[in-house]
Amino acid sequence: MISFPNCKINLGLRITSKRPDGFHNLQSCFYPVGWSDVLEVIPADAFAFSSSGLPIPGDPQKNLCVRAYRALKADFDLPPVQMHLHKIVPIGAGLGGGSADAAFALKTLNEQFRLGLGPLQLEEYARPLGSDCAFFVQNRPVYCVEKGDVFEEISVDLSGYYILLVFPDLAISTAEAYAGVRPHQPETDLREHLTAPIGNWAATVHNDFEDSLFPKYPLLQQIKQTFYEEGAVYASMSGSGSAVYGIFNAPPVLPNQFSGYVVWQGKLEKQFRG
Ligand SMILES: C[C@](O)(CO)[C@H](O)COP(=O)(O)OP(=O)(O)OC[C@H]1O[C@@H](n2ccc(N)nc2=O)[C@H](O)[C@@H]1O
Ligand SMILES: Nc1ncnc2c1ncn2[C@@H]1O[C@H](COP(=O)(O)OP(=O)(O)OP(=O)(O)O)[C@@H](O)[C@H]1O
Repeated sequence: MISFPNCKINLGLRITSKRPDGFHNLQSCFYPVGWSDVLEVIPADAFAFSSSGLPIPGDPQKNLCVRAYRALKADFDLPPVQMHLHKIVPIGAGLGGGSADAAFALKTLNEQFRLGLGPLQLEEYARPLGSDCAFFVQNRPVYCVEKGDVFEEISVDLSGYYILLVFPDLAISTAEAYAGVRPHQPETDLREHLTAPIGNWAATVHNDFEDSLFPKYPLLQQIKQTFYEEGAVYASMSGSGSAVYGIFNAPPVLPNQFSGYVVWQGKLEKQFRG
């Protein structure tokens, strides 16, 4: 079975406090975006994992797809499979690519071997694999709190807008990004800003990681600035960076400044494969 683990962007991101477990509580809206990896899972005589495309740092046996398989294998009589991941979404980009791979591995195995798990049960398997992972089970716009793995409904629909994503070949590890933030309790409600017209967002919807990462990597701020100069209705860094996105009313022309970077553009949709 083949699936296409897509990525996400964060519409606003507030880091509100450090938790006793060392993680951080946050508030954000996660929104699915069509830039995707490719994951194939087929029955085999023995378990095997391989990958192609972008190189994935670390031991392949600790790949999030393998960890997803093992998590289900611990509770179900899963047959051996061969998994192949073609990696396209940049790593260390704040796009949740690795988390999506894990969530799609869980969903594919559940479907392929008829394990009968519902979305809430799949989210339980996803949470220990990564804070972003549970989001990709249902893969629809949600307001996230706590570690980014507890969801509330929010009515944000960007269908019909165009997105341009730029990854400036700069991998920022999530742990490094969190180590630089100063958590604080916001004075306003992000949900109210997000349900107001998108034209207001530039002044009201902020990613707290930009405060520590833009001074360290000024290029990221320049990219965001370029998006606004090119007519974006809203622009921001996604998650813990380093990808920066712009949202446009019409298909954007790629600015010269972005040649040489990894870019992706497409139309925003509200729902991807759940
Ligand atoms: C920046 C975001 O992408 C926002 O959507 C996520 O918070 C990151 O989620 P993720 O990549 O799935 O992160 P994880 O693999 O769970 O954690 C990596 C590291 O990031 C830090 N971390 C992550 C999530 C969180 N809520 N607080 C944290 O402090 C921890 O140091 C952790 O060891
Ligand atoms: N399928 C996978 N794809 C990407 N990274 C993976 C995968 N499996 C394991 N990893 C490990 O996770 C690390 C990347 O984690 P990190 O959270 O920084 O980036 P990310 O997956 O792009 O997500 P984020 O959007 O949170 O930045 C890699 O260095 C790699 O060692």
